[in-house]
Amino acid sequence: MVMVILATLLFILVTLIFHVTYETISFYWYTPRRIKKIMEKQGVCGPKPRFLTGNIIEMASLVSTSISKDMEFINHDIVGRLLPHFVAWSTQYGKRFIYWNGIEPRLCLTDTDLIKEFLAKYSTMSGKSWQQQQGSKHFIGKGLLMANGEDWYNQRHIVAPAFIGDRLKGYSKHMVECTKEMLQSLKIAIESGENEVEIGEYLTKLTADIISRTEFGTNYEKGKKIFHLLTKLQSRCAQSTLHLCFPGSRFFPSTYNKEIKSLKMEVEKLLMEIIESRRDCVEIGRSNSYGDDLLGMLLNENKKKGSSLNLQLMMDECKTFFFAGHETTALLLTWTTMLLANNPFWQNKVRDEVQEVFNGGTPSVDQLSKLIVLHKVINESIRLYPPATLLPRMTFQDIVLGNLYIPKGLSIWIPVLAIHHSEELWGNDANDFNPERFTSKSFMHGRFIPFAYGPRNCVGQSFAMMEAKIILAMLISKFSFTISENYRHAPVVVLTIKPKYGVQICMKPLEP
Ligand code: HEM
Repeated sequence: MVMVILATLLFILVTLIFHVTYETISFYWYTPRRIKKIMEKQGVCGPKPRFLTGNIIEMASLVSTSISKDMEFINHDIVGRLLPHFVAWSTQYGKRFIYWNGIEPRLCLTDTDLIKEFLAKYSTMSGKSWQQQQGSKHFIGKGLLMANGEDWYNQRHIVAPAFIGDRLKGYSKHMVECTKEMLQSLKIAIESGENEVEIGEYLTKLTADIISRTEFGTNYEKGKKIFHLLTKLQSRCAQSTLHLCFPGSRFFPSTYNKEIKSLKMEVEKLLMEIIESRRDCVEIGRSNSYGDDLLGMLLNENKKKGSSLNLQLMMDECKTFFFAGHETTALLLTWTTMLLANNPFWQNKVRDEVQEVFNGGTPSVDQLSKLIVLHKVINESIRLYPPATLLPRMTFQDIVLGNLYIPKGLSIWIPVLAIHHSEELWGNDANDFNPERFTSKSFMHGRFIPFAYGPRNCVGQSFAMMEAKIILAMLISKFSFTISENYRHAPVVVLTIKPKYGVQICMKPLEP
């Protein structure tokens, strides 16, 4: 009898080991190689990958050399600096090539027609890869940005109404209020003798304040604390790419893993406190609604019978909105301010327009659409400096794009920055700051994709544009500004495109 039990246990153990070994080999070796062969047969090649690390080390070394020096003067020809591997490989292997992020093969796609078709048609058959999800698991979890398939579809339908119509307009009061506070602290800094300010710091704090108030309403002070911890967590998680190359590394009790887990627990504890206090207020009758902020909307959804939005998902969505909506907008504002500080002609043109539309008053949402010049300037700024430089999508089914057969499991990487700077698509002045190019509305989709495209585009796009217009209109009507001689033009990519040393500008208050 004992022998039979032992033999059965042994059999189960051997089967399990066999299964895990097979899955590991298939995941790390067989599937990527099979994909590589299929693509090579179609003439799509690329640099030779190394075992486990793929082309990561080569990419890191090319980037570290190209960004080791600042740019000599302010110019926007930045693709060679920020994506030197893209320039090298597209020159050698052509417009479509495959490179390897660790064990993940990635097809770099620049044909705008194929990009448009892919983003419009395959939003549920493609999504975020295992590697991306693991990299941000502790940070934004399964929130909208990292969800896939049906889960993504359901979550998108829950969240999207919060970013349109009257709800969207309702957030403008937070934007105006927070901007007034920022302008006041800028005024104080200048009056106390600061000749120049690093405007990026002010704008990052401002967009964090705005998203805290939009998400958490009156609980926004606690929200700010959560987001401070989340920023720390984000920078730790950003170092995960190399960690993930090694099988099972995420299970090691390393200092890195321990620190991430403890930060995550701290963030979620604070989030739970806010959620529970909102629920208590409704239960004991102190309040008759969960609130009209983003959290209130999620709590209402969670209360519905059969809702798929559980507590963990609510917390993940809160973290996702902050991550996706705060730094991106801060960077858009920072780069636009740098461009305007360096281009007095456009700065004056925007100021004249703002004066004409608002006549010295506070911006009102209904009149924002009249800011045509400002809209063109913002578009040109996110064309030259798109906060999201790459769009990643993993295919979950075999698909056909144009004449290209894409096997399941291949990641598609759209180099937004390179497309936005392509002379073939934008003409010889592609690297110049020329907002006038947006006068014509005929810029085809596929070549201007700062917010992605199709059903899985940025859900907060209108929020971001409204926020950017309000802040820039208020800033430009109170101050004139020039670029400081201390500004060093050195864009770098750390998930998003950032000015390495910030943007120093000299500001002068305008007469009331
Ligand atoms: C200038 C500002 C912004 C830029 C350039 C931007 C850009 C993008 C891009 C390129 C994507 C697609 C990412 C991908 O699929 O890999 C995206 C998705 C997303 N963005 Fe934004 N974004 C901005 C502001 C915002 C704001 C203000 C919010 C929310 C308050 C937001 C929330 C989201 C969310 C939740 C997604 C995921 C959508 C989905 O997968 O269905 N974004 N954004």
